[in-house]
Amino acid sequence: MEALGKKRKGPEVLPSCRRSFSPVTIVWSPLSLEDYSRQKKKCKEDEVKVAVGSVRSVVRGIVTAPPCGSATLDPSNRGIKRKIGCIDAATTLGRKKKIEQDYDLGATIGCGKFGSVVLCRSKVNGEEFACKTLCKGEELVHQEVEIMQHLSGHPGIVTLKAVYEDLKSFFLVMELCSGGRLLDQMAKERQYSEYCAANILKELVLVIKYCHDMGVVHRDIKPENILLTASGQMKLADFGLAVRMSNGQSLTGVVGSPAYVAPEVLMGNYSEKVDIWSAGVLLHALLVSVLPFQGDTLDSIFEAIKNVNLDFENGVWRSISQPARDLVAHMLTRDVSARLTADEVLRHPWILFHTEATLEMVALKPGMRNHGRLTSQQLTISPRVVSERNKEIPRGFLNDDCFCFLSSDSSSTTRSEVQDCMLVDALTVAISHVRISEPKRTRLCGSTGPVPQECSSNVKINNLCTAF
Ligand SMILES: Nc1ncnc2c1ncn2[C@@H]1O[C@H](COP(=O)(O)OP(=O)(O)OP(=O)(O)O)[C@@H](O)[C@H]1O
Repeated sequence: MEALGKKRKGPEVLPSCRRSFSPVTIVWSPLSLEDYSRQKKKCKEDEVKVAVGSVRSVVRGIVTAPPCGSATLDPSNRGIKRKIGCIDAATTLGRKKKIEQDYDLGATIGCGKFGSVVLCRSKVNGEEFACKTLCKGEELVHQEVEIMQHLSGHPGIVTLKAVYEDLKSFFLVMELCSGGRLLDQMAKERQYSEYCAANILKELVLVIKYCHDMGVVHRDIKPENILLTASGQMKLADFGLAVRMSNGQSLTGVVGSPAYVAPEVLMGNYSEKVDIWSAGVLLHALLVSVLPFQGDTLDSIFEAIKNVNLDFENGVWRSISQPARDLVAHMLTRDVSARLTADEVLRHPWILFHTEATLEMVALKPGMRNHGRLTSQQLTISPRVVSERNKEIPRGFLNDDCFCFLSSDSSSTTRSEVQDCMLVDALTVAISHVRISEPKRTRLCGSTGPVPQECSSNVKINNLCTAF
């Protein structure tokens, strides 16, 4: 079994044509569609048409973002010329120097398609960073550098500290995310409480919203690309497949990671909503620890993505709340116009209920039913992280302040009583803020009946739980 901490990437791991995938973990997707495309090309099969050329030809040069503060975020003007970023001045200065002049390069901490990532330490102050080396040549590489510069500065995105280059390579000096990947946490946790899943999703969708507002579609949202800092903060990484788009523009390249790819990507014409689909796949995995669309081969996975109707009424979903099911259904609808936007996900009642802001809003609401004695102090932020199912959540997985708890002096009101009341109140508050289109249940819970859930855990190994 492949070590989960190690990323297996690159041409050497391309499977031979039509092989079945080795069992690993059902949320792990070692192949991107780029790999698949290459494999397909090699195999001279043409079921999936690769159109990355159209995307790759967009950006030819590297544009350096202005220093922090010199541009403003104006979502209404999401053109490809708009810039924002908190890039150290070294981003530009470093181009003229060798990276070894400023940093000591250390051990390899990760490998990707286009290069490796090593630990590096500043010669000035000893601070540690991650340095990603990208071989020049592929246009997607140039695009990745440019997009990272464009987006860097948001707390949910790996910060780009500096960029160096020589004749053959770029060296991206990035903040070090020493907490590993979300995928590794998922492999340990197996199944998350709704509370935890909602907080993870909210963090992710806030970043997706920022990307979309900045005119960038990530196109490879998956737990392998969500890194964690030492303090547990989530950071979206790997913009290797990201692309910039202007308002109303549609995208055509078939890229992404098979299990997370939206159906319209396979049809070859799509928008930024593909990131919402991928986040929906992740939410599905967080809640019930299986991927929604599975198969033994890439073709069968794609077939499932295009045609399988998910059944949210039976099996593992019976233990999941209706609002959670509703959100997954609205993120995984094939009808792109009915699929929620990032903003709509963030305003969904389930997200509002499980996030700190909502809890505070409810707790401080005047005339709150049944527990007027509950003060804002009783809703404290605690480093002792316990989910609503009283399941311990590893410390440092997310920011501690993602989690709210009742302090000990609230003993006169039981936790579950308070939660029941809060659920009613929060949903009342939330629903008054949200407008959601009718669920397309016919699409997601269609007459073809339930999809058998062949395994209940992401570490259980059998053919249907095979990773890809
Ligand atoms: N800032 C960072 N801090 C710590 N580790 C990192 C950082 N960036 C990347 N890594 C590690 O390196 C691995 C590869 O990085 P990344 O995904 O950016 O490379 P890639 O070539 O773009 O990958 P892919 O093949 O998925 O496109 C990550 O999975 C992670 O383990």
